[in-house]
Formats: sequence, C-alpha cells, structure tokens
Amino acid sequence: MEGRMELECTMDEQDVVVLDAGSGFLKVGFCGEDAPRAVLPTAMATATADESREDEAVSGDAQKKSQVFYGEEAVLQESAVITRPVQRGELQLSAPEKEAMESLLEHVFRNVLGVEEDLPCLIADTMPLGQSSYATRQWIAEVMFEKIKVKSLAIFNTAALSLFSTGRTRGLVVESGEGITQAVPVFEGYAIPHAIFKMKVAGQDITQRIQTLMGEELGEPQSYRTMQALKEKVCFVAPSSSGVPAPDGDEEARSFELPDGKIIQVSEKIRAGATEILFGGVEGEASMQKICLDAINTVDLDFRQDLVKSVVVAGGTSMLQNLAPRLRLELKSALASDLSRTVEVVSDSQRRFAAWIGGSMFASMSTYDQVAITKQEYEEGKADVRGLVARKTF
Ligand SMILES: Nc1ncnc2c1ncn2[C@@H]1O[C@H](COP(=O)(O)OP(=O)(O)OP(=O)(O)O)[C@@H](O)[C@H]1O
Repeated sequence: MEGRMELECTMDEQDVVVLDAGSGFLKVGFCGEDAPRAVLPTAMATATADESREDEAVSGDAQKKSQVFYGEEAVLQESAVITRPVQRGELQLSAPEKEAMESLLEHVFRNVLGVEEDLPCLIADTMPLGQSSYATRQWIAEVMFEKIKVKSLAIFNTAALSLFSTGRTRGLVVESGEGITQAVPVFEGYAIPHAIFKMKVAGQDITQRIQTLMGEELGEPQSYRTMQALKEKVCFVAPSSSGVPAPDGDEEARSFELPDGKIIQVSEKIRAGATEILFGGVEGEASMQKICLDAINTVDLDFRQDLVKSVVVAGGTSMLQNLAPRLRLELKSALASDLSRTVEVVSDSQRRFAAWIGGSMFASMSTYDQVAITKQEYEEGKADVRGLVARKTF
C-alpha cells in the first residue's frame, strides 16, 4: 500500500526501555510491548518537614525529614512544592526543573521499571531537532549516560514515532496532548522542522475551561483532577462550529459522579462547548485546522497530496469523541478543491499512546542499533556532546 512501510520487526533479544515524557504524563515500558508498563504524571513534589509534620519541625529535624514524591503521589500533595519539568511540550532547563527531571528519571528506571544500569533506551521528544532543542537533547544525553548509565540512547521525534505506529512513513501528524497541539509533516520517517506549526491550546486548557464553567454552574470551585476526569468521561467535539448540538438523550453519557458521591448531568454547553477552543477562539493562539493548513502550505507542492491523504491524529486529547470527523470537515472546507477531495483523517484506536507505541516498535528493530548513540561513542564524543546529538538524534 502506498505510503506504508514494511513493519517486519527483527526482534533483538535486548530489552530497550522506551520513554515518552510529556507535559502531563510520562509513559514508560519495554520495546516490543503494545502498551507502556506505567503512565504517571510528569511531576515531582517536595514536602518540607514543617509542612508535613509539625512536631518534627519543632524538634529541629525538619531538614532531614523533607520528603520527595513522584508521579501520581506528587500531584496529590496539597502542601508541597510540585515541579513539572515539561511544560507546553518543552523540557524546562532551569535548575529546579532539571533536578526534578533527573530525580524522576532515576525513580522511573530504578523503582517503576526496576531496572539496573546498562540497558539501551529510546526517548521520544516532542521538539524536533532544531536549534532550540540541541541544549535539551545534550542535557538528556548527559543524564542518561552519566546518571541512569544506559548502554545506548536513541532520541526520536514523537510525531515521526506516532506516524510509524500506524505503519506510515509520510503524513501529517496532529499531536494533541496536555500542553501542546502541533501539526508535524513527516516525510520518509523524518519530521520536517520548518513546516511544524504549534498552538498552546491542548488538554490542560480544555480542563481549565471546564473548571471555570463547572465552578460557575455548581457554585463552588472544582479541582483540576476532578474536572480532568469529567472531561475524559463526558466531553466530545461538536460536529461543526454552528452552535451547540442538541442533547443526545443518552443519560449515562452525560452523567458524572463528583468526589462527594453526587451524580450530575453535564450540559451540552460544557460537554461540547469546552472543546471548541481547539478550533479557535483563544486569543493570540491558532486553531487545529489553521496549524494543519499552515503545515500543508509550507511543504513542497508535490508532497501536499501525500499529507492530506494521511492526516493522523495522536496524543491523549485526540481521544475526544468526534475530533477526527470535525477536523476533516474543517480541512475540507478550507483546502483548495484538489486537496479537499482527498483529505482523510486517521484516528487509530491506539492513538493515545501512539508515540510510545511507535517507539516500542522502532526499538524492537535492528535499525535501533544503527541509530542509537552507544556508551563508547558518548565517552569518545564527550567534548562535543552537542555535535553528537546533532549527528545522531532524529
Ligand atoms: N478519553 C479522553 N478524552 C479526552 N481527553 C483525554 C482522554 N484521555 C486522555 N485525555 C487527555 O489527554 C491529555 C494527556 O495526553 P498526553 O499523554 O498525550 O499528553 P502529554 O504527552 O503529557 O502532553 P504534551 O504532548 O502536550 O506534552 C490530558 O489532558 C488528558 O486529560
């Protein structure tokens, strides 16, 4: 089939750790498996003793008793400093975030996966290799070889991996996660950096919108986590921008249980209204269809047909019901007729973890060894790690 690659995987005996750390969630597991072993919030929290146990603060043991939490436990801490090292799709390189990420990685490798040193690893990176991400990738390589002590390391763009998970090598990947939505043209397995368009409107913005609307409707503030769960259960994308759809009559689809046990019926205004921000209306930000059109219009004319034939949605926010048909409708009405006729939006059942799954498939192939940086290469190239990541990450 045109545009599809052979997915003949030559299984190696080695277990490659596959890791995708997003703004909201870190996914980690082993190559060859069809889902991550663990999905946890990309967060670390430090609770100082005087905040956690007053008696210890009084006895002067405060310093010793400060406690560190990771992932789910971290976000549940109410009186702790919570650090989220990845924001809006980018690993933050200031000291607290770097420390948190390093500590989180140690935790994930040693405690979550329970692995020791000397394993190969593949990392999915939302930022394609370009000027802005050299420093990030250099830092990741240093931590992975020096602290985690991996045997080899491959860094690959998430969109290229997401597309790979669908068996394609050419297409337009529309990734929408917790912090970022981006349209990434991929050609023969590589993201095209100058044609990537992004918007800072994604899952977190929809959740915040719901938080505001539900807070007003219920007359009391609602927690982010509860509203995130509400979004994932009852929200969907309206078929078109012309008004909110009529209630679909399915009571179960509209009902949500609040933490106090009260069951509410969520209005269509919130269920479909909150997700409209993906299709425009956030001041200073683009819409999903606009970033796709910009990406399509930036690539060579010859490549545009390939792109519109394979618009692939991926990431947690692409799980919203009806997102793919709506995006197709928006693109069809905005594209020139020759492209409009052929536009197809692909919405695979595994799209939530598409990048991780693509990484799992790629790391199972013998090609992994050809593209990964080995420990020896790292040791020899230490004087110029930046040059090494520029040559050997994708
Ligand atoms: N069924 C669902 N319906 C709607 N949203 C969902 C669903 N499942 C997950 N999400 C949302 O997807 C987002 C997380 O997606 P994902 O794990 O792809 O993001 P991330 O990789 O952490 O972030 P980013 O890619 O933006 O850096 C969250 O906002 C979550 O609420």
